[in-house]
Amino acid sequence: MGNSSNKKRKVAQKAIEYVKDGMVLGLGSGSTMYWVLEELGQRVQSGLNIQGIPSSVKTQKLAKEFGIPLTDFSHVQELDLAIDGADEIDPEFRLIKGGGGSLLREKIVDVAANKFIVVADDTKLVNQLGSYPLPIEVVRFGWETTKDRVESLGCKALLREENGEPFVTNNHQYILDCHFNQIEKPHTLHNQLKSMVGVIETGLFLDMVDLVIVGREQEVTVLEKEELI
Ligand SMILES: O=C(CO)[C@H](O)[C@H](O)COP(=O)(O)O
Repeated sequence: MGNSSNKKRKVAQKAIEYVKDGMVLGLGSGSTMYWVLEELGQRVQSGLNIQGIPSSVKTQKLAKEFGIPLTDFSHVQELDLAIDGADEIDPEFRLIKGGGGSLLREKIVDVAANKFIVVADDTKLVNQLGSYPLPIEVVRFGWETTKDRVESLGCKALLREENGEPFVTNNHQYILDCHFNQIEKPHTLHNQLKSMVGVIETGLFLDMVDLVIVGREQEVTVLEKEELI
């Protein structure tokens, strides 16, 4: 197993300690979550009674493969715990997410949880958000005009592509990756973007996170907000 996978597996094992019998879980997306799902699947095989709501089609497929029972928002509206990855984490636990293109469903799932734990390796910790291009989900129709509006905020916005074609989200929409380099006021930026016609959701996850579990070379650390500031 590579160094990076080893870190992710250790983070996953730590995160699973917060899962209790009977919980309904929000299941995030990404490569760190792969290990969380694998660990969860093993616990389920050993008798752990949980249900999950997946935040992407990929996570749904993996969860099924690992034998994790699933439910949906027509059956439960409140989740006990959500576990999800991140692309950047700042000292105030503000996140950039959406590297895998699942930001809208992730936000719907993560915000519905009573507790939200982020799982990541130490490369995701930053002093200021923005080096990682901010993904935003936009309506396909007229995305070119939405892009112009978004760029008026001072970024370069690139339509995400996959195999030479526009990347299509699980909600059948597009992603613009917005290169701001530095995001000084995440709340202001989020509100400005959300007020633009054509923008569905931003990858800024603000005021949501309770704990961050970080995989480092030698150890796994659990961060509470005040430890980072
Ligand atoms: O936001 C996400 C997908 O939309 C992921 O959580 C984020 O990209 C982190 O993924 P990884 O664990 O592979 O680094």
